[in-house]
Amino acid sequence: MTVTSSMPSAQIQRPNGTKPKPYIIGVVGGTNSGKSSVCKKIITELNTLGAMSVVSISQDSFYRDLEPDDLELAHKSEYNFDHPKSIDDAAIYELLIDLCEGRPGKIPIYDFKTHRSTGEFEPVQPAEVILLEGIMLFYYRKIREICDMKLFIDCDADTRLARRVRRDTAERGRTIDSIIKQYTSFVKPSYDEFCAPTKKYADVIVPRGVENEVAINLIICHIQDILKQSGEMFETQNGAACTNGDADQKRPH
Ligand SMILES: Nc1ncnc2c1ncn2[C@@H]1O[C@H](COP(=O)(O)OP(=O)(O)O)[C@@H](O)[C@H]1O
Ligand SMILES: Nc1ccn([C@@H]2O[C@H](COP(=O)(O)O)[C@@H](O)[C@H]2O)c(=O)n1
Repeated sequence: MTVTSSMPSAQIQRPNGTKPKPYIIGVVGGTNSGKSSVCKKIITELNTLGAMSVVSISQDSFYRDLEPDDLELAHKSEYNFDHPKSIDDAAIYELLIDLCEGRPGKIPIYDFKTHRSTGEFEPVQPAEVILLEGIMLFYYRKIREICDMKLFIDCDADTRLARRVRRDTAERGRTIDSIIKQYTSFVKPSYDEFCAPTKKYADVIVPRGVENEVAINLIICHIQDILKQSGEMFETQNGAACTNGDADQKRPH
């Protein structure tokens, strides 16, 4: 794990001024690096520790709808879904602002088999912690700056491609030929151009993803500590979830 310096994020208060904004954790890494798995693990750990509301949002829900010509290209694996323009970053930012200001939001449901949004939405309620994951989130300045903690999941390209072949054949209706064509034409070059360079914005670089228990425990302790400092209620069920003595001293009695 590499820990780098962090810039303070934008401070947004709810209208009544009493509640601090949710703690937003951005989780970035290449395709199949383990972003979703790390988010699931963080949610499980936070839920185990006590009463804390956590929501998870994926950049994948915000692919833009394509014009017919581009849709045709997508079905031939000739469309670049790994370019920043393919994502509706403004919609992600607006959703974050709504949640920060205490308003519920809705997340579009995307279909990777048809390359289209289904037109359906999943509701999302304001929460104390927001996990936001996706390959290009730190590329977008406003999204990057609203994140309180930025994680980059580091995973070598061979492992990511092997996982992608398995996932996209099993879950996204793709053939091996189409996966390799898309990967070599767009996924890999775009990772090098738009995702890998944003590693420099990360506060924590996590190798081995979800297997990295030390990194995940440190991240959990940090979240716990920050929420206590900001006056949020965080009562652990076991009373000693974080081994950081300083954090224990700050816990309200
Ligand atoms: N550390 C790991 N070891 C083995 N398999 C993993 C590991 N992390 C993730 N996976 C598997 O790889 C696939 C992609 O993981 P996922 O977390 O969905 O990646 P991402 O969200 O970055 O695309 C999933 O099938 C997941 O179970
Ligand atoms: N219609 C689409 C939209 C996106 N992709 C690919 O998804 C990848 C990002 O998702 P991860 O869960 O792997 O981070 C990205 O690399 C796009 O190429 C797609 O194949 N089809």
